[in-house]
Amino acid sequence: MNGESLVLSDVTKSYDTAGRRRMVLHGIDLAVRPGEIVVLLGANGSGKSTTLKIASGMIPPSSGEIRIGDTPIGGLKGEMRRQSRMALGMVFQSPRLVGRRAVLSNVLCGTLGRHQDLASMAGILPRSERGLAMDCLEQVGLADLAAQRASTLSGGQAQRVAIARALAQRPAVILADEPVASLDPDAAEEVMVLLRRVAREQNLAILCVLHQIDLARRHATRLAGLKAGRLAFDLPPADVTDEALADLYARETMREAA
Ligand SMILES: Nc1ncnc2c1ncn2[C@@H]1O[C@H](COP(=O)(O)OP(=O)(O)OP(=O)(O)O)[C@@H](O)[C@H]1O
Repeated sequence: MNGESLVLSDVTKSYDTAGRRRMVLHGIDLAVRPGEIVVLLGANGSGKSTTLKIASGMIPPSSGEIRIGDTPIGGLKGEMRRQSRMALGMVFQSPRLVGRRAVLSNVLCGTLGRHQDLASMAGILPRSERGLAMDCLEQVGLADLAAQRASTLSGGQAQRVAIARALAQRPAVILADEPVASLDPDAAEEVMVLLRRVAREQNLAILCVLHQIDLARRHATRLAGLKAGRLAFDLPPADVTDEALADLYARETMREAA
């Protein structure tokens, strides 16, 4: 299903807390096209995670629409819902691998959504899926560790396996929530290079939350800056000025958001 864009149109979100309604996203319009990696930047509380959760279908928007290609992902049921879930691969801050299982079987977990029969639930997957999982491990440069227990991997290797697991879904879109937050600088660089490469080579749309501005500037196709729930800019890194970035993280922003 690759070759599809992720599109958020006029997305708003408000939360009711202690009897008070608070708007945390105000009319977000954002499109991530195939081959692109768009990095969401913004101060704590600016709405990055909420945007990602809405894009993933984990929580509904208060208004607006999310589409993958021409398909709106809200309110889907049955087979359409299953397909839209498979079209979205997730990469989290923590790789969330099953430590006692082999690297390859962790990657195979990414294919499970395609198989609901009893044999698959018992872990017997078609040979073609093992081949696909090995291909995905090759893409992240870890095919030689296929039989190794996941618990023995370094943080950077584990995150690359998590990316291979997401690729095994054969998604159109990957949503990455602070994928390098717990990695050292070299491992973080490797993971960002990998994400940029898979976006380009597999024609995937990647939306990624980062706190590291330098990594974002080096690896993003576009930077999308969120300020108190509003999109402050959506530009190629070369067009984002130091002033615009400073403004994004300025303290006044936090007071407006509160
Ligand atoms: N379930 C919730 N109920 C009420 N308010 C929430 C909920 N989730 C998030 N918020 C509020 O929405 C706003 C945006 O939060 P969000 O987690 O999206 O920000 P963020 O940019 O991801 O922050 P951080 O960088 O700290 O992860 C914050 O003010 C937060 O307190």
